[in-house]
Amino acid sequence: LDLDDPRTDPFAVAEAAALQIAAETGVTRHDVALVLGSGWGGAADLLGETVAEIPAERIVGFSAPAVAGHGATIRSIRIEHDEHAPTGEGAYGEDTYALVLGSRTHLYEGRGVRRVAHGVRTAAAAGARTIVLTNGCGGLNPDWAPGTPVLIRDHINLTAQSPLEGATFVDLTDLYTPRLRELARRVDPSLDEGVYVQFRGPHYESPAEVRMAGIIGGDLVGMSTTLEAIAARQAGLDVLGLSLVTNAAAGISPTPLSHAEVIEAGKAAGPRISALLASIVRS
Ligand SMILES: Nc1nc2[nH]c(I)nc2c(=O)[nH]1
Repeated sequence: LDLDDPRTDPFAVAEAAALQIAAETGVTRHDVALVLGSGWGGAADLLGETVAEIPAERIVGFSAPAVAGHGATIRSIRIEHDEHAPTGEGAYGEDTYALVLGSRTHLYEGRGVRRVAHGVRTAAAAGARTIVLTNGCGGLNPDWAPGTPVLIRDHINLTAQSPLEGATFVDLTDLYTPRLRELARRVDPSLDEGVYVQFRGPHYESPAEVRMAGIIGGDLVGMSTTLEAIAARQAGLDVLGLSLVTNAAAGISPTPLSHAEVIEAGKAAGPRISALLASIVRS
């Protein structure tokens, strides 16, 4: 079950990972999965009661945290639904569970697209029907101050790569599920939407590249999310994408924020965006 061996079927590894997660958490079906990018970490505690939390590297296909100390864990949470939820789902039905993937593999780590897509495939194998992909990114719209959450309406994948192998032709129309975007905007009507452009990274974009991203229709620039979303579509999951603008993309603001100010803006926005995400998932 080695993802790096081309003869291995990545979906077999995802199945094995899902079985391990069920065994370790005692939860046999997770209904929704979340990938919490930078700035979004606080949402997990607001979703409901944590049933189990396991180090990600204990599960096949997941790796130790890229940055030592940033404990990458996989959490199983029983969702406390809001009975007055716009959807009203789950209020009196059986429990629903969220699988929170605290670790994500970025393409720029050079560990291959299979590891980038593994969390999404594992979530689908664990029973999820929906995945929430969150990230921190740069904003092209000067109205989006650092700390602004933005719904992803569509994406532009500039990595020149795909998580899919072989002749798997997958349609990406409405990849970011309109029903979930409408639900998010019912929870917070002030939410803007935008097109997310993934660069490979790990370097940030040059000002000319940011200008290009705007010309081709992008509003947000980042280094994650698009390949995960494509893998989610192949796995049949509905997708909700949420970006946290932590900084103005290079060249957008005449006086670029210092790194410290960017970190500060992300932290200051933490409680608000975590509460927003929790109320979307609980509704
Ligand atoms: N590509 C890209 N990724 C990012 N991640 C964060 I946080 N800010 C940025 C940014 O400005 N550009």
